Amino acid sequence: MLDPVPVGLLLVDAGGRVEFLNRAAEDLLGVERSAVAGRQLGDVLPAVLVEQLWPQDGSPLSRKMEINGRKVAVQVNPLVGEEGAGGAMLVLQDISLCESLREAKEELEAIFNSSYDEIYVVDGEGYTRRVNKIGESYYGVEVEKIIGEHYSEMEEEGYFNPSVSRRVFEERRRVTMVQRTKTGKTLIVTGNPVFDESGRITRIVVNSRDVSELINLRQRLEDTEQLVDNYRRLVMYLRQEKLENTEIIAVSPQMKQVLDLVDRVAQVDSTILITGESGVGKGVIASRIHKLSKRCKGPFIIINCGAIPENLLESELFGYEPGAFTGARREGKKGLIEMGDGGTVFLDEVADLPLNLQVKLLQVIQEKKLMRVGGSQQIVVNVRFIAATNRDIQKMVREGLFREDLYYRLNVVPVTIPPLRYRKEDIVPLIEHFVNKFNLKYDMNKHFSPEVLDLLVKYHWPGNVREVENLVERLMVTTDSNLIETVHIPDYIINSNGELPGRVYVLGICPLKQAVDEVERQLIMLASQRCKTTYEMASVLQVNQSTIVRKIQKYRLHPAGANRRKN
Ligand SMILES: Nc1ncnc2c1ncn2[C@@H]1O[C@H](COP(=O)(O)OP(=O)(O)OP(=O)(O)O)[C@@H](O)[C@H]1O
Repeated sequence: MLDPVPVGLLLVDAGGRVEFLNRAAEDLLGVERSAVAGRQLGDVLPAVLVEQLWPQDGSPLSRKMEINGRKVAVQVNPLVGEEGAGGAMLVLQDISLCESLREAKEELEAIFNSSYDEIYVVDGEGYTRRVNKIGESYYGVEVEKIIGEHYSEMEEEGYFNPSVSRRVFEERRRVTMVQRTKTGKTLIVTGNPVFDESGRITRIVVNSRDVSELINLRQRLEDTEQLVDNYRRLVMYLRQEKLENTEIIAVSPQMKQVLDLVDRVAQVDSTILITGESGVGKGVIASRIHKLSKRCKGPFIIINCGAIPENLLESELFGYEPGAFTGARREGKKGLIEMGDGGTVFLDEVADLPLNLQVKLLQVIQEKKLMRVGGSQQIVVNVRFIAATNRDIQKMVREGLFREDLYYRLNVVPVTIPPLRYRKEDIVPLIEHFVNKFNLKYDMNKHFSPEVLDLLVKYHWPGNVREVENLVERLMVTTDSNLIETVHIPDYIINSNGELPGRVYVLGICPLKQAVDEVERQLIMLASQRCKTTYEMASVLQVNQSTIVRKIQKYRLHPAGANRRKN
């Protein structure tokens, strides 16, 4: 009769012997009725559990315990007859399912409340059913206060505005929008309707993400970009100004040849590629070309292709249209090439241009048009390009690192500036030029001793003219006396033996006789700067003194050192 009862029932007599158990108890305990009838309860249930279970004072008692891997609620009801204690009825209930449901509920609640995004559930009538914890920071009240509130009242009271639920009810589809909350947050909210079988909305699940910080960051990014832009312009302007105001010192025949060439090509619009080591004066030559060109009234834009991070280079060079990419300024931006319209664009360190931008640059040079990033229209630009590099660009072309077609487009007029160590005649004039410049700038009256000049002419100047300029300034500002002497010169210059890997630097093919004459002329000139007499010159060049005198006449030289003094 008790078998159909879905809970386990177990009857124990006053002596603790099992009298009866129903089918559900058999299942739970994993025993058969016939096998346990008359046995002690301790044979059926683990002894330790029996001890825990047995009521001491005769009152009913409940315990949760694990039996055969299942969670079981055991209730012990003592049976008290007329003669006193008469055994007990145990009610056993499998609560494994309830327990796992409870655990799952707790877990889900923890997940719900720890979500960084807000989850807000509205029922089919528009009343708030659930809001997770993050909602408190949006609305400024505990979430419990919102439960049961209608979205329209909350909207009216300014908890949020506008209400996404209203739109979902109206449009019966997923809606995403921007919402402001009572605590001043800006949220991106998405309301998802849940329909029942008859198509009625039963729930709206709203997900919200606080984007206030993102909006602040975006604003700060825009401000920083503006600031960087201003600084970049300032740096460009300062460099322009410096290059424009540089008086170019060119005493050596190589430099004179360079100036002859650039003065001739300045007038035409040909693209020019200036090569030479760092600090040789590529910038000053580019500036001179612009100044002498018919574009001199237009802008002179300097772009250091190696100094702008690769991911920004494209938009810096070509500009962008509004909304071209995340973080782009709303109004779009003119690129540096466009800013050079009507003038000259100097692409310094052009070999650092990534291959994809080399293609774009080639198009601009060929078609005189460009397309901004994210744009769909070609913009006509009237620009003359001068490029410069201190890298072996021909080698880069061979290695596939620089596009051959672009190289030929840029290299219409190649200009090579030799390193200072191969045009030693320029060293003393440059030093004198910088000494004058810094005497004027710092209101000084300093000069270098002939021995120092001698040392500096021998030095190989790996940093070229820039190094001369920096060293002269440093020596002038750090030396107390007005005469800068050998003791003031850094050891690395004194210790450098002035030996060059190759003493003659060939710029291009020319008749051999002309080249030999040129080398002879330069050697005589150099020796005259270092030596006090023609005898000394003869000695260092290992020829007769009469040969020196003849050569000086032949080349119509006015050697500085030798001429000042008597032979
Ligand atoms: N012939 C020159 N006469 C006077 N000053 C010069 C001469 N050549 C270079 N300078 C000076 O030397 C410094 C370096 O020149 P510049 O910036 O033009 O070199 P660069 O070859 O473009 O260097 P980089 O490859 O590092 O950009 C500048 O201060 C410039 O004014």
